[in-house]
Amino acid sequence: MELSLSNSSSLRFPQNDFLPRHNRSTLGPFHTFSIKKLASKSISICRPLIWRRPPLVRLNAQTATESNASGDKHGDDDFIVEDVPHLTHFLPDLPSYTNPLKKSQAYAVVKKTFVSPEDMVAKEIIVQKDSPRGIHFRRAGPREKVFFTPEEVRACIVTCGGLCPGINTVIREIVCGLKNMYGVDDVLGIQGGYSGFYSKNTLNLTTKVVNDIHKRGGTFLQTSRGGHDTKKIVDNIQDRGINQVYIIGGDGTQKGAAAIYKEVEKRGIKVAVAGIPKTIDNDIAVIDKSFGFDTAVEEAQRAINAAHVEAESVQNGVGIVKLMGRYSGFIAMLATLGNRDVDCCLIPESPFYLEGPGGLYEYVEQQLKENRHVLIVLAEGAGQEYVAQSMQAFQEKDASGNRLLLDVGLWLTQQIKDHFTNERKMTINMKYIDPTYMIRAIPSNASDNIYCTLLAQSAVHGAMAGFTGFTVGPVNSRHAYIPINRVTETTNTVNMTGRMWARLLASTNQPSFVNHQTLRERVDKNTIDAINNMKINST
Ligand SMILES: Nc1ncnc2c1ncn2[C@@H]1O[C@H](COP(=O)(O)OP(=O)(O)O)[C@@H](O)[C@H]1O
Ligand SMILES: O=P(O)(O)OC[C@H]1O[C@](O)(COP(=O)(O)O)[C@@H](O)[C@@H]1O
Ligand SMILES: [Mg+2]
Repeated sequence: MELSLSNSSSLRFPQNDFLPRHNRSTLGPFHTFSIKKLASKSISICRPLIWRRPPLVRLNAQTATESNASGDKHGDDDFIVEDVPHLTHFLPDLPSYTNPLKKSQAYAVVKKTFVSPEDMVAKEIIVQKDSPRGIHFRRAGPREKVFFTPEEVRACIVTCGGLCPGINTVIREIVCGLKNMYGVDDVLGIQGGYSGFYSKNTLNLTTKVVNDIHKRGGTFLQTSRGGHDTKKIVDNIQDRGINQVYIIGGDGTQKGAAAIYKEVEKRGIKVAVAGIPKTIDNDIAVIDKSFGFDTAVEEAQRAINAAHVEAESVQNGVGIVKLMGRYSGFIAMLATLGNRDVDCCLIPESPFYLEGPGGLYEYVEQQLKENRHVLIVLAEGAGQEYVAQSMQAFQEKDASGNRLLLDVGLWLTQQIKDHFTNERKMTINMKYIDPTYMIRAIPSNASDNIYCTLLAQSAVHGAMAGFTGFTVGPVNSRHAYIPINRVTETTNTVNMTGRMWARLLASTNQPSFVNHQTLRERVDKNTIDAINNMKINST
């Protein structure tokens, strides 16, 4: 297949919205291409795909000519697309069909029913006049051509890992999206996570069966950790004649989905693999936010408010609330920022200390003196090293290999009690609330429901259009198809040198627990990491 530039120098993507197998890189994890190498003539591309475009000349708004009197050019910049695989990469002769949405009464009102093959979503939304165009992902949404007829589709849905508000909404909207937009009737529910693939039982998911599941928390299909066996799963997919696999889960699940996609490609079978990112911790890279997160932050307010009422209603009240967040403190940070009564927020990314000047004890005492109460919000992954030291515990793991956390909430309450009773000879009133599972075992709120619907529909559009090995999610508010590896290679954590954490520090007035030198080193390290990442991305 050839890609060509028209006379006007605009990039022409292949009309069928994908690149064939021989054009994909076997080296890199993604199909990355930028536009510069397409400079003057049609070229066949070979992996890794680095397309560059000629120096971009911005059109002058008044004259609409290619040259710009002020010499205002972008220069030698790249427009990089990290593309997702397509079934035709390994099945080049697959027939395509007109998308039935064209005839849909509901979508007939849409001015532009189908997403253009040229539509891309920019990874970086903040740019400077002369900065490179940077990385882009393919925009999610319905395509003009689909690669499945409704009758041939046999889809399945599986949910893995921990719970999160909204999983049932995603399940519901995949089933309803397949039926109502594409006329697909055959959808199987795999029960109990990846290991459910080895079981004989599946559920037939009809729009009637899933009609009101979004009103319930948890997952209608049940979930599990561990037990992923790629070959056995793909054997089962083949045996059951499944050709679309929708996998809802977090970072571990998405790694499993990538392995399934690779095995499917190796076997050369027509199976589209779509990942829908799920995690209450909001630790999935690239996407703006994971579904259910807002619902969980909202629910956390009830625990924080209760702890506040308890603490301020007594002398020397100390309220402590422990929230989820294994490696990422987003729930604790946002719940604190949204509340305004919290005096101190402790998260895994920000090491803290108890004793001495600038330590937690000093700050708690100061708050007790000034306000007669203090309110602390704690992410479960914070201070794990202290707890491990004091309990001399050894590391245990769950079935998926995730480190099992020690209870930092109980540990901290005990430490504070001991310190004030024994060292400071003060009577304090400790009120500890641990709502851990309560904030995730609830149905999603209205705005998360809408978000879940968009995710599910984007996944359905992508699979029907023949894309595979992708995760769907919003990037700068626009839904995109992201190569699965892209979301599993790093974890999203709170940026300690970013403005949001500074906002939190400004709102609580808590100590930052870092001296200037440490902070400087962290900033330097972040800069070095960023440079190294750029090097990796550009090789
Ligand atoms: N590296 C991996 N390769 C394949 N499967 C994995 C991998 N990591 C985790 N999994 C599987 O993904 C599922 C969910 O993983 P887990 O870490 O428990 O939750 P989450 O996906 O929410 O992070 C489990 O069944 C686990 O076996
Ligand atoms: O359900 P479990 O196994 O007790 O897991 C609890 C953990 O799950 C989490 O909710 C994250 O789960 P995921 O990795 O499945 O997204 C953490 O916040 C928490 O530490
Ligand atoms: Mg996880």
